[in-house]
Amino acid sequence: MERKKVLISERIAEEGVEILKRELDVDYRDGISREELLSIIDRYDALIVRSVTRVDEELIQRGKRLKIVGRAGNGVDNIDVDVCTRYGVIVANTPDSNTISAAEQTIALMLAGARKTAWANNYLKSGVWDRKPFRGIELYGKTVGIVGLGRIGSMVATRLKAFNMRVIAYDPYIADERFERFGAEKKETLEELMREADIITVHTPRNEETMHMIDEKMLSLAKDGVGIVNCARGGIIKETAIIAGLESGKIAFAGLDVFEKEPITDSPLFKFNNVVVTPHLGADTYEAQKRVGEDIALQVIKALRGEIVPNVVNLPTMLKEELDYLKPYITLAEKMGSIYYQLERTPISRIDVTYSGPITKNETEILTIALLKGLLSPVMEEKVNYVNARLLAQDRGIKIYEHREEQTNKRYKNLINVKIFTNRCALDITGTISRAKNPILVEINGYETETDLEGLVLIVENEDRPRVIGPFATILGDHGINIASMKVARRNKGEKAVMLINVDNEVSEELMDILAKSDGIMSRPKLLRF
Ligand SMILES: NC(=O)c1ccc[n+]([C@@H]2O[C@H](COP(=O)([O-])OP(=O)(O)OC[C@H]3O[C@@H](n4cnc5c(N)ncnc54)[C@H](O)[C@@H]3O)[C@@H](O)[C@H]2O)c1
Ligand SMILES: O=C(O)CC[C@@H](O)C(=O)O
Repeated sequence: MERKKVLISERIAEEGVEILKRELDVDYRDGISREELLSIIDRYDALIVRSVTRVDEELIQRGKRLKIVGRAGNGVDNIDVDVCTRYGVIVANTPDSNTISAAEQTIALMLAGARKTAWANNYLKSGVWDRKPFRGIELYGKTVGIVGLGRIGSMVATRLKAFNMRVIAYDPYIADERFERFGAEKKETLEELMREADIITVHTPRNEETMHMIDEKMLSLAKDGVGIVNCARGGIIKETAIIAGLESGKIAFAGLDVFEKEPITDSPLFKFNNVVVTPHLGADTYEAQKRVGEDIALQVIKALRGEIVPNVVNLPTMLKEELDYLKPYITLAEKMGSIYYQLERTPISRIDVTYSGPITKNETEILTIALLKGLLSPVMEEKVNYVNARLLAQDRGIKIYEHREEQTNKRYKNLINVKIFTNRCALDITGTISRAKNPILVEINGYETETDLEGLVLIVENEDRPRVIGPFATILGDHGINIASMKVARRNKGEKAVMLINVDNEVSEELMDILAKSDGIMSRPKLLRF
């Protein structure tokens, strides 16, 4: 079989490249030009980028084979995630792999700014021994204002506590408990933080809300002689406001690892001695790059194998343990979804999914997505995957309603019930997971049946009376079809029953015709494939 191809457009650690090479054809083109990238992207199944490659609609449209864009790092502001979602391309990143390095770089910049290290270094190396210009300040006893108490912000907080700093933080999107856990005093507004902090450091993503969130007006609230650090993304603290603040003396020092436009080699910011700058080095340690490279390589391989990828940006986020727990239910949901179009052809108007049992304590969104993937994959020409399944269902006018019940009313611990509506309820199925973690259909349209959703399953309606099941099974046997297991279910004695039969062999259309004519069989059997 032809090996799948991955293009790496920016430098990643050799360890990651080696992992990729075990399974894929790797084209390592660090620094490839935009033009060349656009002209060759249609040859690749995966693309690995860092923060420089712009992944936009033009690129994704040309990347006809692309299944995944792997971001070797954290921020995805160079990737149009919505476009990728629309085209069914997975975007995965490595959010935990470089956080320690970014937190340490933040503190390095803070100390370098407070102690004028870079400036003094330049002075001495130019041949002048002079201490007067370089008297700095201690971090001890000062107040640091952290904007964004996520992965990196919280690491900065705990480390600065060790310097005996007072830590205050502004992050409207996290629970109070998180502020307590990291020893940070919660500030309700950014304005409050600006007024109280001696040093301000930002750790939010860059987006419409955070771009220029600290501008001239915000900075005017800060203490005179404030220090600022940006090791997150350029522009969260507006560059022209930093320049004005440095000129007026409002800002005593700045430590900047990131810039509004990157790469940048000339900036008015560079002329200030009290500004220490680095070329986006937050994640550039051997340890972080090794972790990042290995992590993204493994995710790309998983995606190309069709396995579940841990850090998908355009999917609900989950902890590894949660994902491990949900995996069999994801398979169940996908298989349940695949049943409808194997039985019916009428367009769907609405789907009601009910999750019941302890499973509801988890992120069930992924299960609904898996269900929709299973439903649409056989009938869509476009590729359907976990990333675009919901969007494609919505495009087809299918309304999806999710319900959660803490307890199941049956003998099963966890249940997934799916009702599919056309102009009526066309299919009502319930499934669960066996002790061996295999998917089982426990009910179909009110008929109780415990059927393994595995391999081939014959489904047929029959009269509930003697001499129906035996002859039917005999026909199968006479045609060399082995029955692996069989369930017969009825609602009321003497009425219609349903047989679900796991068979080991393919059943031809001719044999279906023969089976349909067997005595007491009420419908042409259908063969479900799982
Ligand atoms: N310099 C580097 O090399 C480097 C390395 C890694 C990460 N980063 C950047 O660092 C930043 C933080 O990364 P992270 O992993 O900690 O992200 P994260 O998602 O874990 O944390 C971000 C935090 O910001 C908060 N937030 C979002 N909008 C906010 C707003 N308007 N006001 C206040 N808080 C807000 C969120 O609630 C969240 O807690 C990102 O921009 C990332 O791209 C830079
Ligand atoms: O080195 C990089 O690619 C940038 C790293 C960092 O900014 C990130 O977002 O992970």
